[in-house]
Amino acid sequence: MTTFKSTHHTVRKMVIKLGGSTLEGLNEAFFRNFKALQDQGIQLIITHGGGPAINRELAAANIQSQTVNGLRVTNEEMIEIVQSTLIGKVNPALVHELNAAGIDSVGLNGFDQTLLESEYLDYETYKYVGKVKSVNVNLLNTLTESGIVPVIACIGATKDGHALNINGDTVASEIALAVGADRLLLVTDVAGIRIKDEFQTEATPNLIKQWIDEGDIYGGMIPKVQGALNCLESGIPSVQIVNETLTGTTILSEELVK
Ligand SMILES: Nc1ncnc2c1ncn2[C@@H]1O[C@H](COP(=O)(O)OP(=O)(O)O)[C@@H](O)[C@H]1O
Ligand SMILES: CC(=O)N[C@@H](CCC(=O)OP(=O)(O)O)C(=O)O
Repeated sequence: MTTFKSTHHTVRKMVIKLGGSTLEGLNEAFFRNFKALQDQGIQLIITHGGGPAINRELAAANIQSQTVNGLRVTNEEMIEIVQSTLIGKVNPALVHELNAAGIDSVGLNGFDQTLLESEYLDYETYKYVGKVKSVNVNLLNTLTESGIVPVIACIGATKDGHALNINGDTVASEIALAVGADRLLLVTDVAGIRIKDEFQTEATPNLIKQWIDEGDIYGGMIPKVQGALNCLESGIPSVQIVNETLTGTTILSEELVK
């Protein structure tokens, strides 16, 4: 993917992804953590998913969905529901909670000033699922430099204006890479990566590849660790997968643990 590189190397930037699995249970105390980071001068960008909300809306419309490699196969009828749920419901509810916690926030999605220009990931397999082609970093910088937190729904826009469903973890990692974030935090409903009943406090790319191969990492954890690997390979020093108490796994590059 192409990015417009930020020139502000001294500013600390953090991308936080809030998983649909945990979104509805987050309280004010949780959001106050982010207020504290912001008060330390850290620029925040929040992205979110909404898998459970999408599941509810699809069920109400009597539509069954399937996932392949942790990604929802999204047909034409489903993309309408995914788009309206994420942009129309989940995003404003989160923006409201953040503003109520004293964090000035604006809701965005891939269409806004072409924030996430996207292409089909693999139409044969996934239908209306996207991959990120470019991120409008200038828009994000303009907001974060004014102390405003962009809150981004994981809907991409094709060049000709079609909405594509992109996994929230993928959007988070692509945005972290594009803005040159120092940290990516993926907040979910589990205290990090669990292998044979043990939660891991630390992991490396090699261990993660082995765990995927052996089937110890599956489903919704796959896009998270793939996003993490993508970030580590491109120089972001650490990615954390945590629950709402911020307990979980820190993934570090091989060099850093040696
Ligand atoms: N090794 C693993 N460790 C922890 N969770 C895992 C693992 N492999 C798969 N999972 C599943 O991944 C889920 C988190 O992904 P997902 O449901 O997509 O969350 P989110 O909505 O936060 O993106 C966990 O609840 C768990 O069921
Ligand atoms: C392509 C794809 O899988 N898109 C996701 C987008 C929402 C998401 O990522 O939600 P979570 O954060 O709850 O996982 C989906 O349709 O569920």
